[in-house]
Amino acid sequence: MAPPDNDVLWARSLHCSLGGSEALSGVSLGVREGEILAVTGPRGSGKTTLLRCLSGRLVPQEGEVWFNSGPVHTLSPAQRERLRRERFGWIGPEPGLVPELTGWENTALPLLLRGAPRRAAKTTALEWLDRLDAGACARKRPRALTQSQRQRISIARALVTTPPVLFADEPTATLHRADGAQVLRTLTAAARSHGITMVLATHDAEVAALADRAVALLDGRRAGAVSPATGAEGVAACSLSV
Ligand SMILES: Nc1ncnc2c1ncn2[C@@H]1O[C@H](COP(=O)(O)OP(=O)(O)OP(=O)(O)O)[C@@H](O)[C@H]1O
Repeated sequence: MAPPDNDVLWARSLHCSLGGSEALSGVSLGVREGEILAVTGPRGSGKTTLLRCLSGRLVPQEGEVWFNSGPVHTLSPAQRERLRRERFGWIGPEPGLVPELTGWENTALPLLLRGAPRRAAKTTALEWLDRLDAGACARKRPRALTQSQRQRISIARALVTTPPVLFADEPTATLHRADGAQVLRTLTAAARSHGITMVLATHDAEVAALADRAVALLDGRRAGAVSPATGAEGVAACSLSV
């Protein structure tokens, strides 16, 4: 079955077991180009696993993932790695910075790895750091920064290539509430102004409210699903989601 034309990402009936437990049990959804979609649900409901499947980090045992009308689930590991590097951005709950690099070097890393000239990469990195109110961190190494500053750098790093799709997994979970709210407003504004499609996992209703639309998970299923996922249920879930 081909995905709908207006979905940049589309998943059908994903099943994924991790460590013996069923993390996803037949999840289907579509993500429209340029929309910010929140994936909500309590801890352990499968949000991270869903984002990992959609982004090609993890291949589900069953089901399909399509990006721009091309299958992701059938790609080789090298092809998926390339897709992730060239088309997707990822923000996790922890910054994951390279300790030896300064703030701007960490931010510019995706551009430098693509072969961008150092001067141009630095200029772009500094612009994104300024936008995230982290310009003062440009010359400092991660150990000299606060958790909030480190996370702002990781967000700047994810945005620096303006990827078509950005996956954000609880991106402000480790920040204080006011700080997190401000970072999220900047992140969603940047996504909207650059037409970046964003899939945002969160267990926080206030964070989800910043999205255009939300889908809820519970115990690895779309919350509210009336029957176990089958091909037909997957289609129904997709048409509900578009
Ligand atoms: N690497 C793993 N090994 C074993 N079980 C895992 C692994 N990753 C996730 N799980 C299990 O899969 C289920 C879904 O986890 P997942 O992290 O996707 O949920 P989540 O909604 O993102 O939760 P959280 O908000 O705590 O991150 C949980 O029961 C979890 O314990």
